Amino acid sequence: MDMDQAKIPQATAKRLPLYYRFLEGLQTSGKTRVSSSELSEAVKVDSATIRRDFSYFGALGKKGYGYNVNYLLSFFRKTLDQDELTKVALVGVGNLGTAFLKYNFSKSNNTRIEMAFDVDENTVGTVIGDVPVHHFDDLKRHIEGNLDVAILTVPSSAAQGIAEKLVEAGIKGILNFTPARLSVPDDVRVHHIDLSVELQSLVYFLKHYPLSSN
Ligand SMILES: NC(=O)c1ccc[n+]([C@@H]2O[C@H](COP(=O)([O-])OP(=O)(O)OC[C@H]3O[C@@H](n4cnc5c(N)ncnc54)[C@H](O)[C@@H]3O)[C@@H](O)[C@H]2O)c1
Repeated sequence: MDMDQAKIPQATAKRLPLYYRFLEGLQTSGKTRVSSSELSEAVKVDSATIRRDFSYFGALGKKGYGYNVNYLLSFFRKTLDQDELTKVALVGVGNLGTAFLKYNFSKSNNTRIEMAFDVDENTVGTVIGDVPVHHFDDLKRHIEGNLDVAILTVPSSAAQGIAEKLVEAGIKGILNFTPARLSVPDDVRVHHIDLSVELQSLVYFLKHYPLSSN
């Protein structure tokens, strides 16, 4: 299918990973089709929005049939670049960073932490979960022109300074696990992951949108 991805609205693009995860679960359990109301129930997006989102990728649900799960998944894989290996750098090999290095992302999708950076002499020069840890001073040399996504797991006090160095080295996307709000140029995207916000959201959904067991 020929699809101009630039035409997908940002709000739609943001929901793709949500759809993707749910559909993958359906595929694993052997389901071949899904209705927009079923999807709506599962991902908490109203079905009109889902139908509009899906129309952007040429997936038109048929009345009484719904959507073809395999078709949607293959489209999402392409759009989310799951078919292509994305190399990622990690900065800050402490508690959280070490856990990420030991967790092999590439088993479940095509994102791989290729290298890590720290300033601690005990960590620099080691290899954790097959990932080499370099000194942060050598950042530019290792990543420039090589990769453009970084995971940030440093103390929040160091986060802004490190983000600036990452941007200088050509990083275009930062997955920020620190509580610090980063200020970066307009062409750099930061996604902030805050465990307490995620938990609050879960508790909210449990309270207001209880799931039924059937
Ligand atoms: N988002 C979440 O859900 C969540 C959960 C736990 C922790 N955190 C946050 O993640 C961050 C890391 O937590 P942690 O427990 O792993 O901390 P940690 O202290 O164990 O690890 C931080 C690492 O960063 C390194 N570091 C410090 N300055 C650096 C620099 N200039 N360049 C490169 N590396 C540098 C340190 O040497 C250390 O190895 C913290 O900001 C914490 O608040 C987030």
